Amino acid sequence: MTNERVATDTDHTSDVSRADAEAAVRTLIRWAGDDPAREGLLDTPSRVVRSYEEFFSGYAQDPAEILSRTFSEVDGYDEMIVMTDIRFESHCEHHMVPIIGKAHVGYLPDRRVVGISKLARLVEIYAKRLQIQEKMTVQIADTLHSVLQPKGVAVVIEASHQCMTTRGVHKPGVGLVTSRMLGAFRKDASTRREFLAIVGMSAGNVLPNT
Ligand SMILES: Nc1nc2c(ncn2[C@@H]2O[C@H](COP(=O)(O)OP(=O)(O)OP(=O)(O)O)[C@@H](O)[C@H]2O)c(=O)[nH]1
Ligand SMILES: [Zn+2]
Repeated sequence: MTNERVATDTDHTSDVSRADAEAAVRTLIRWAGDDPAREGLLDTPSRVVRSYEEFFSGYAQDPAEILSRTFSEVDGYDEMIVMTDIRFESHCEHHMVPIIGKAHVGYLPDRRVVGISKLARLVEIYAKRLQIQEKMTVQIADTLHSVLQPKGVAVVIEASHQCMTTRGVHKPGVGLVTSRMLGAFRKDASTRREFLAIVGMSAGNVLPNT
C-alpha cells in the first residue's frame, strides 16, 4: 500500500491511448481463456473502455471548482446542514471491483453555504476514482473543510465491498463504516451526537445485500 500513485486534481490526462486500453482488455480476455476474436466479444473491449471512462470520470473533475459557487444570504441560518443517504458506486483500488454504499455529509456553516447538489457531486467525484473507503472519507471531509471553511464538517460512509462478497473471503452482508469529524464536530460531543442522531434516523436498509 506504500508508493501508490495518488492522482491529484490536476492529474487529469492519461498517456494511454484508447487503442492501447482496448488492447489491454483483449489481453485479459485471452488470459481468462476466451477468444477476443469471437463474435460475441468483438465489441467488448470498446464497451469495457467506455465503462471505465464512466467508472473513473472523477479524475477529470476538480472538487474545489464544484464547491466554488457559494451563497452567503442565508438569513441567519446557523444550524448544521446534513445530506443523508448519498448513494455512490466506487471501485476498490486493490481489486478494481465495486464498492457500493451511502455517504452522509454534514457541515456547520460559517455564513457561506453551497448548493445542496454540490455535496452529492463532491461524493461522486471521489467515488469515481480508484479508492479505499478510508481515503474517500477523508478526501470528502477535507475538501469541504478547506474550500468552504465552515465551522465543522462530518462525513460518515457505509459501504459494501464486492471484493469481500464476490471473491476472497466471501462474506456477504458485511458493511464497513468510516467517519471523519472536523472542527466543531470533532471538538464538541453534542454537535457530533446531533449529527450522528440525524444519520442514525436515516439508517436501515442502507447496505445493499451484495
Ligand atoms: N482498509 C481497507 N481495506 C480494503 C478496502 N477495500 C478493500 N480492502 C482490503 O484490502 C486488502 C488487500 O489485501 P491483500 O492481502 O493485499 O489482497 P488479497 O490477497 O486479494 O486479499 P483478500 O481480499 O483477503 O483475498 C483486503 O484485505 C481487502 O479486504 C478499503 O476500502 N479499506
Ligand atoms: Zn478490494
